[in-house]
Formats: sequence, structure tokens, C-alpha cells
Amino acid sequence: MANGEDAAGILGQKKAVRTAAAASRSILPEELRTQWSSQACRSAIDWLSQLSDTIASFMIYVPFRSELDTRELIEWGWQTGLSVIVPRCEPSDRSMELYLLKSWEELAPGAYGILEPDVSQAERCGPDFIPDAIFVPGLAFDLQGGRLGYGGGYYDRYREQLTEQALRVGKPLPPWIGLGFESQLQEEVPMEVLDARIGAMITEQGMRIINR
Ligand SMILES: Nc1nc2c(c(=O)[nH]1)N(C=O)[C@@H](CNc1ccc(C(=O)N[C@@H](CCC(=O)O)C(=O)O)cc1)CN2
Ligand SMILES: Nc1ncnc2c1ncn2[C@@H]1O[C@H](COP(=O)(O)OP(=O)(O)OP(=O)(O)O)[C@@H](O)[C@H]1O
Repeated sequence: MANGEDAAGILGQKKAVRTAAAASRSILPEELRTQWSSQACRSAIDWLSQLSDTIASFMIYVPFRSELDTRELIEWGWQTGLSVIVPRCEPSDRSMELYLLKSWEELAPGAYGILEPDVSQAERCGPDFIPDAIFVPGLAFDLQGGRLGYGGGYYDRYREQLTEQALRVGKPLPPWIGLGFESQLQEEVPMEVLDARIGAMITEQGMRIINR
């Protein structure tokens, strides 16, 4: 934390950045969002294709509001035979459960109105399952690995769970990749010590590895 800033100061900053970032993303013209989403998805596809020997599954969000649209990437995953893993929110303890998604029909509106795996249709992943790559949504990102979400702490908690799982089964943590528009990048996003940092960022301009 910077000089003289307390935790409440950071929370206030996060709230302000969240509100501004949500507003500026929502006014991006739809044609541009569609075009940029496709370019970003193709960067993700190129990267996954290069790693096809080591990556058999990836975790991805289903877009809501004006988020970067991931549907092209999800459909490519199905066509290519990769396991497409989608989280479902559990608001009672703000955890996420993972499901293997095989078609759009397996989705239904969940908490917050986000399309999520329908528990009666999609197959839930086992307790030891770790996706080979994880694409993370956000409202704002920076190139030091900073990321700001909607404030539920869902991805931070999931990353903590993943760290325990990885230790338990003796596997490395999978790549944690931010997915968003170039205009969502900021000089520096307010971060707390426990916030999970991204290791790479994909936008319509391509993929950047974060060196820290
Ligand atoms: N597509 C997608 N799925 C995702 C996320 C995401 O960012 N994108 N999440 C990423 O973590 C989690 C959902 N997190 C969310 C947390 C809060 C709100 C929400 O509507 N918040 C209210 C404010 C509520 C309050 O302040 O009490 C709002 O923004 O109006 C939405 C999603 C898991 N799934
Ligand atoms: N690993 C964790 N365990 C428990 N609580 C956590 C953890 N990480 C964050 N939190 C709490 O969750 C709340 C929201 O965290 P934060 O502002 O980092 O959310 P966010 O990253 O914007 O949201 P999301 O991950 O849902 O997109 C905060 O009150 C924070 O203290």
C-alpha cells in the first residue's frame, strides 16, 4: 500500500475505478466490440494452438453486459476437442464451481443474470480438476498484472483454492490470462496484497506476457 493509504482508501479507489471503467466500456460501439472481441479470440486461439501438446482444457467466462465476447473462442474449443470449462457463482460463500460445457443449451441465467452452466445439465468437474489455462474477465487491467473485477472477489477466492489444489496434486498453477479490450488497460489499477495478478493479457491487439 502506498504512503498513508489504508485499506478503506484502496476500497474507495477500487469503487471509483470500477464505476468509471464499467461506464466507459458500456459506451463502446457494439460493432467495435464485436470486431475487437473476434480479434482477441483469434489471439487466444493462436496461443492455444501453439500449445496444443500441453493444453487439453481451458476455463472461460460467458460474456455479460459489454464484456469482451468469448463465444468464438468457446466454439473453437468445442470444434477442436478441447474441454471448455465454465464457472458457476455460488453467492452464499462467493465461491465458483467448475463445469464442463458442451453446448450453449447447457447454460441458464444464474446469479447476477450471467449465463452459467445449468447444474441439471452440465457435468461438474471433480475436486482435483485444474484447467490447463484460465481466461479471466475484468473491468480494468494494467500491464503489471493488476486486474479489477465486479468486486465479488470470486476470481481471487478461486485462485486461492487453485493454489491449494495445485500444491495437493503437485501440479504448477496454470496460466492466468486477462481478456479485455485495449481501452480497459490503465496505467495502474488499485490492488490489494491478496489480489491475484494476471500473468498475461490478451486484447484486440494481441497477447502480452506480464514480466514482473
Ligand atoms: N462473465 C463473467 N462472469 C463472471 C464474472 C465476470 O466478471 N464476468 N465474475 C467475476 O468475478 C463473477 C461474477 N461476479 C459479479 C459480481 C457482482 C456483480 C454485480 O452485478 N454487482 C453489482 C453491484 C453489487 C453491489 O455492489 O453490491 C453491480 O455491478 O451492479 C456481477 C458479477 C463470476 N462470473
Ligand atoms: N482470497 C480471498 N479470500 C477471501 N476474501 C477475499 C479474497 N480475495 C478477495 N476477497 C474479498 O472479496 C472482496 C472483493 O474483492 P476484490 O475487490 O478484489 O474483487 P474483484 O477482483 O474486483 O472481484 P471478482 O474477482 O469477483 O471479479 C473484498 O472484500 C476482498 O477482501
